[in-house]
Amino acid sequence: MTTLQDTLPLITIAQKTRQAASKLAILDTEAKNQALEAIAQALELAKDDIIQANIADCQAATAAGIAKPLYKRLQLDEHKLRDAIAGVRDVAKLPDPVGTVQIHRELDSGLVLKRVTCPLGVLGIIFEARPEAAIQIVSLAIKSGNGVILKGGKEAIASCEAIVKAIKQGLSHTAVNSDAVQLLTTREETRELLNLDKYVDLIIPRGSNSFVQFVQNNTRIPVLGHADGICHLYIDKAADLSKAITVSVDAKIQYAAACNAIETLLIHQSVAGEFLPKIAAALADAEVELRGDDRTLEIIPHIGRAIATDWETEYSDLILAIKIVDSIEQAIAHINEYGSRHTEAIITEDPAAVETFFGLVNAAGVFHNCSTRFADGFRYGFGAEVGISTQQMPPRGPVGLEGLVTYKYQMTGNGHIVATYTGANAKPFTHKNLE
Ligand SMILES: NC(=O)C1=CN([C@@H]2O[C@H](COP(=O)(O)OP(=O)(O)OC[C@H]3O[C@@H](n4cnc5c(N)ncnc54)[C@H](OP(=O)(O)O)[C@@H]3O)[C@@H](O)[C@H]2O)C=CC1
Ligand SMILES: N[C@@H](CCC(=O)OP(=O)(O)O)C(=O)O
Repeated sequence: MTTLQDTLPLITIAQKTRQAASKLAILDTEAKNQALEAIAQALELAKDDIIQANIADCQAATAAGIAKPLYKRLQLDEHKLRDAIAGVRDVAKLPDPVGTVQIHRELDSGLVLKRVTCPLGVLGIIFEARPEAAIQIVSLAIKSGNGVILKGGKEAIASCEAIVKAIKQGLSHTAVNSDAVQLLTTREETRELLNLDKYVDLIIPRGSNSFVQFVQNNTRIPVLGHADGICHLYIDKAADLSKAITVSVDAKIQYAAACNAIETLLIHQSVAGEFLPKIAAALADAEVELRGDDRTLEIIPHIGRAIATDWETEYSDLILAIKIVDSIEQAIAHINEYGSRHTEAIITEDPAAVETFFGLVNAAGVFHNCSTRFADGFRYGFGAEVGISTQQMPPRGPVGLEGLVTYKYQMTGNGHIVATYTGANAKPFTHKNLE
């Protein structure tokens, strides 16, 4: 496939994206929804090419020795592709995030202020080898009126190229210029992209903490970090142990490579004796390798020993660290020390423990009696997600349409001047909220 990148320098690609994005920013909802439907249809038409490209990526990754869970993340079968296309249509059905009036206020007679949402401009999104992420990200970018420059993981290059080719073909018959969506394929291009602060408004790196930090240290463009998921599940002394087992298994094995899978199980000492043999058996059936602290090893001696680095490791694999704690406070202290502020969960029937956990754990998501795997834009009803923001400032957690817009203050007067409202005879403002 000949891409724009084969023939044009990155700065020209970024300029074209900027131009296309500025027209996309003022399109009405219907035009954006038509573009999304055209994308969905083009992806359906290109289904065989996309799956073939993905098979080639998977074969190359297998030859290179990719880990099984990462392979699962790379693989785009018919089922995953169908879900991703359905997601494009779901995003079309969502309310337009652009043009929402957040504040409508009369400051004085004839002087009116509005705060109205608007697109960010051009997004630069660097993500891992998970091809369907490209489809989710593009649909959210278009609905929110933003241009997007994508860079997927190296193992997924052929899949991403086939997807973006179909998306561009779909857009070519719509009001959205296909230059609004671009694909980069190399790390060199990523580094170059970080210098293009004149054309790119937000960089979203989805990757390890060290990669997100690298991006932050090497660009003047604002960065919305989507970093590690070191997620914990705490089994409280008042836990229903059958719930604890079902949730632990789902949170570990349902998609072990996802950033919202758990890496560490924390267990209150009063339930450890009963719970540990049961969970060890359930996870052994799923071929999960367990690594316990000394107290855990006293109860289930046949597992490996956890060392200090286990508590700060995201395995992205079928491995789970286990630690026994004396109190909920100790569990929370461990989470706040080693967690990555992504998603943390407690299993308990005690409302006071939930309140303590929700109040004191610092993470984008705090869950009670359910799996951390629910941390996802689709499951939250956002249609899709750009990824999961692990930063403290909003947007936090799964980033959907609302996370991709900013706002403008629009003021309308009739020759009003500030001098009227200052000094000894200052006229007071009315500050009246309007409908
Ligand atoms: N919070 C979230 O939403 C998400 C978090 N993650 C987290 O990311 C972590 C690692 O995931 P993994 O699959 O290993 O992804 P990587 O960190 O290996 O790669 C992610 C992307 O970053 C690029 N990249 C990495 N390092 C550099 C660099 N030095 N210069 C330029 N580009 C770079 C990769 O490019 P290339 O492949 O070409 O090397 C790829 O496009 C995990 O901790 C996971 O939880 C992942 C996805 C979503
Ligand atoms: N929200 C996603 C996980 C977030 C994500 O993108 O994670 P990753 O598998 O690291 O790319 C899901 O539940 O599958």
